[in-house]
Amino acid sequence: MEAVVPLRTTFTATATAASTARPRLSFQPLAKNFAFSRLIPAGISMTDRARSSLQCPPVRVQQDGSAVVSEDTISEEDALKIKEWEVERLQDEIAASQGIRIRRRPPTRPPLHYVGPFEFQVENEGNTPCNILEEIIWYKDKEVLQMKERTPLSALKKAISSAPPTRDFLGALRRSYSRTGLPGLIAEVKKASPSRGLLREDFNPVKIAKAYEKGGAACLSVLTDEKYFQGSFENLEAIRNAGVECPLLCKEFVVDAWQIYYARIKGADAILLIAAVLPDIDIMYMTKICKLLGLTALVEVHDEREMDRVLGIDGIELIGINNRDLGTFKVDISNTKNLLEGERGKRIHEEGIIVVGESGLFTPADVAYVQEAGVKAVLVGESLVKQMDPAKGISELFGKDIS
Ligand SMILES: O=P(O)(O)OC[C@@H](O)[C@@H](O)c1c[nH]c2ccccc12
Repeated sequence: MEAVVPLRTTFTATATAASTARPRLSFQPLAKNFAFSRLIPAGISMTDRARSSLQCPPVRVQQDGSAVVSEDTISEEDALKIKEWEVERLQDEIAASQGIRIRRRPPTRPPLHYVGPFEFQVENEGNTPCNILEEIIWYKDKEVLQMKERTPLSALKKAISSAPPTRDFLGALRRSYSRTGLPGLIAEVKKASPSRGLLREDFNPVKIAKAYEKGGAACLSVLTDEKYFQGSFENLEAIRNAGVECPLLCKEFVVDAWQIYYARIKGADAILLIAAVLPDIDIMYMTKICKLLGLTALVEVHDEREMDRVLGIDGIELIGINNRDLGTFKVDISNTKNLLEGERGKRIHEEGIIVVGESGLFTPADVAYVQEAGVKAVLVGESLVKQMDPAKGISELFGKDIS
């Protein structure tokens, strides 16, 4: 006869650094003949000092001594947790299949009642971000969750219905290019960055924005990330409300469509979407939302694979090539040239996509180099923001007055 046995089992595994032997596992099942193999997949590997515990769910012990989870004892809440966990794993798999190394959040253990196959997760293993970009994304994910709780999407949608219209970001870049014959400038209001530290002590975002506009910038980029770039949405709002007319790019790490709505009510005309972070499906969905809200999406790529992914998505109008690897901080402006060579450049030209050369541009020779490679716009932060007079910095960057 089968019996439903409420079984809560923990197993712990410990291994010391000195020991090369297999970790010692101790099980305390409450039922005899319990087949752990049904719940714990093969190939569990333990690292030194690994220590973990797995809570087993209520199981039905069968006549042959094996056990199956008795599904009807799983609460709706637990079932939902399992589904969420499964969806997250699937998302990770899809992202990885597209070459995305950045995980949206730290890997977690499976929920209590999960009995499907899973890679066993030893506590803290894999819970360290693989690079600075992943660290930022993990933090952003939590931050956005809290922000969403404070201001739900419904409230944002309501505010948007009475917000002033957005400005034409792409149009401003095109006009600037035909007016000056030089790449349209997106000048960045950036106080600090994880790679360069504090760029300017006496940082007055509105003053800098006004100087950029006076100096001939076509558009502005405003960092809104607080923790890593010392930016803020207050800066974006203040610049918008100070009468600056240049269209504004919200420079954020977008992980959730909610942020796009939020940027819209804070005065953005465009928003950054990073292909190293977002799988194709997110880019498709988010660019559609941008269109609905009247925002321009600047889709940022760093390598050939990301460029090819983005070129495979319909309706992309503006692509940024970042010369800085956001994982390692390495800057190389030949990246812009490499990604625009051959078939890729041809396709971009045929489809009328505007390309922005981003990061590491300091001199007229740098600007000429990326223009020669095919960009019609540049995104510049450090070399301008550090100047006493950022307007003069623009003339120096282009080798002439473009105001
Ligand atoms: O300061 P620089 O080297 O001129 O770079 C500006 C801009 O390209 C850079 O800030 C940037 C490009 N993509 C990003 C994504 C997130 C944060 C910042 C960035």
